Amino acid sequence: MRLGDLGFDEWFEAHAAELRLDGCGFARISAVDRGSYLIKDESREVPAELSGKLAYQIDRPVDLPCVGDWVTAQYCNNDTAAIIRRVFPRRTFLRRKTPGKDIAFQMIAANVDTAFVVQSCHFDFNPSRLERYLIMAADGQVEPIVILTKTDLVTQDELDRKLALVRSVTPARVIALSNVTGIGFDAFRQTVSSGKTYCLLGSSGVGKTTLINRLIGRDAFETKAVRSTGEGAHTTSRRQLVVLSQGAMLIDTPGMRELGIVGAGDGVNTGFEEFAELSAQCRYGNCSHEHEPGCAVRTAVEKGELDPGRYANYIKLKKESEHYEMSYRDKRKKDKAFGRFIKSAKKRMKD
Ligand SMILES: Nc1nc2c(ncn2[C@@H]2O[C@H](COP(=O)(O)OP(=O)(O)OP(=O)(O)O)[C@@H](O)[C@H]2O)c(=O)[nH]1
Ligand SMILES: [Zn+2]
Repeated sequence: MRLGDLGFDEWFEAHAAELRLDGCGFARISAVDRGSYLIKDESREVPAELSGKLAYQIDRPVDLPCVGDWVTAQYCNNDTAAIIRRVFPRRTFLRRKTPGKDIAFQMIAANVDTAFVVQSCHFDFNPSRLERYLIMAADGQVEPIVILTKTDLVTQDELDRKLALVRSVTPARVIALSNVTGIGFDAFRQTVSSGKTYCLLGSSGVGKTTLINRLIGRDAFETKAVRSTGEGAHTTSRRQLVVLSQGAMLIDTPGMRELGIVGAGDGVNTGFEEFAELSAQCRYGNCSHEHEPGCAVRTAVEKGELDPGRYANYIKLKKESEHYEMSYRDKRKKDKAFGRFIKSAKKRMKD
């Protein structure tokens, strides 16, 4: 293997001179776990840490190395460990707003060539969420390709209608496929080439892991059994870069469902229209549809008029959406408070 096989191309070569250090080599971050790193080069993959100087120089979390970054590393302990001394600029990146109090950006992956934005054409289908993933890709200069999975669960008419909806939000390439029948899979396989880095974005249970396993022809990644609704349960938990046997690289990310719903009140109701209608009939205006008496949504589920899996999905998305909107509002409030603080400080300086 050469560094080029890991994606070190002319673009990074062009930066090599300024980042080179005596006694060091170049490597790519393959995993990150709370301040500890795994780095990979042409001959090894070893644990690594930031040098004290680099840690001191980095003052924003987004500048910390993330999966996919190229770094200058010094190997130690007979090449069984390394110290990261420098970080290359990023050609592309995927980032999201951090949940929680201080809203900044959180890096998800660097130097990704193509992001597969995966949605199921079954329950998960949601054009506005799709759009938000596309915006995220565009933000970091990553080329998006939309994958619509589970075509086996819908009729051709339904699929055509959904494809038209996708095309109405993006000019990006769209591939519809089924992991069950295999239809459409070759089109997906043909987009994957060696030396390039890919990432799959999409809600939990849409079939990302199944796609990868099918691509590499074995079960390297664990999937959870499908629920009766046709949607799966969350399983992916660690962010990592793996080199597939075909030579392509894949950054496998956790669910990232929250990405799509940040700060968008319509995020849940789009695609769940019948819930909005039923909610109007609940006894309480602010019904959470979980334990309140007189809840029309739960009654519909109990009567078998609403799919229980779809109900569970709705509740889950609603909670996430509320959580992220909350942190958004907190942040806005803080911004305003901070703005006032700066203003009054300036005024005091003048006085
Ligand atoms: N009917 C049908 N089921 C599928 C298809 N693709 C995946 N599934 C099933 O959907 C469930 C979830 O698939 P996963 O591949 O684990 O989903 P995921 O997107 O990786 O989910 P996370 O790991 O939680 O992000 C599994 O039970 C799969 O067998 C498909 O094309 N058709
Ligand atoms: Zn209710």
